[in-house]
Amino acid sequence: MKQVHVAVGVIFQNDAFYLTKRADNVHQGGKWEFPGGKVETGETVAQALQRELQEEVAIDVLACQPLLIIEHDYGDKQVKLEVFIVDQFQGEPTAQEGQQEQWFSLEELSEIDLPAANTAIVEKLNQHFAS
Ligand SMILES: Nc1nc2c([nH]c(=O)n2[C@H]2C[C@H](O)[C@@H](COP(=O)(O)OP(=O)(O)OP(=O)(O)O)O2)c(=O)[nH]1
Ligand SMILES: [Mg+2]
Repeated sequence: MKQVHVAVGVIFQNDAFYLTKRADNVHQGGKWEFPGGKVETGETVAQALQRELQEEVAIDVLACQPLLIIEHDYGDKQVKLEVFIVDQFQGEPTAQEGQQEQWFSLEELSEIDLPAANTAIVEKLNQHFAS
């Protein structure tokens, strides 16, 4: 099965993380996600991140730091998530596609329904932001 390459942005501001809810009718529907999407042909992952965050939540990424790369097999789909922390951006993230949106604390990220691949992201964030 072909692997889908995805750019994912962990939007972080004032000790909180901005997530949107995936529509019910799509892959991993109804779960909270970090905004992002597929890297298109001819695009770098950084360009994909910039484009997807503009399309989905209308922010301009000013800087991003790589956090981790996750390869996960959902059975019906194989994904490679390249995850970046986005803590410098212009604009206020706002869901552009009618998605539910919410800012969560680090503690809350462990309690909400996320795609299985995201367990590794939350673990890494716990290490990264441990105080
Ligand atoms: N954006 C995002 N995708 C995730 C996360 N965790 C996770 O397993 N995924 C998976 C779900 C999807 O199979 C894939 C993302 O692809 P997508 O369907 O949202 O791609 P896209 O935004 O380009 O959407 P589209 O053009 O197909 O409508 O990655 C996450 O935290 N954020
Ligand atoms: Mg998407």
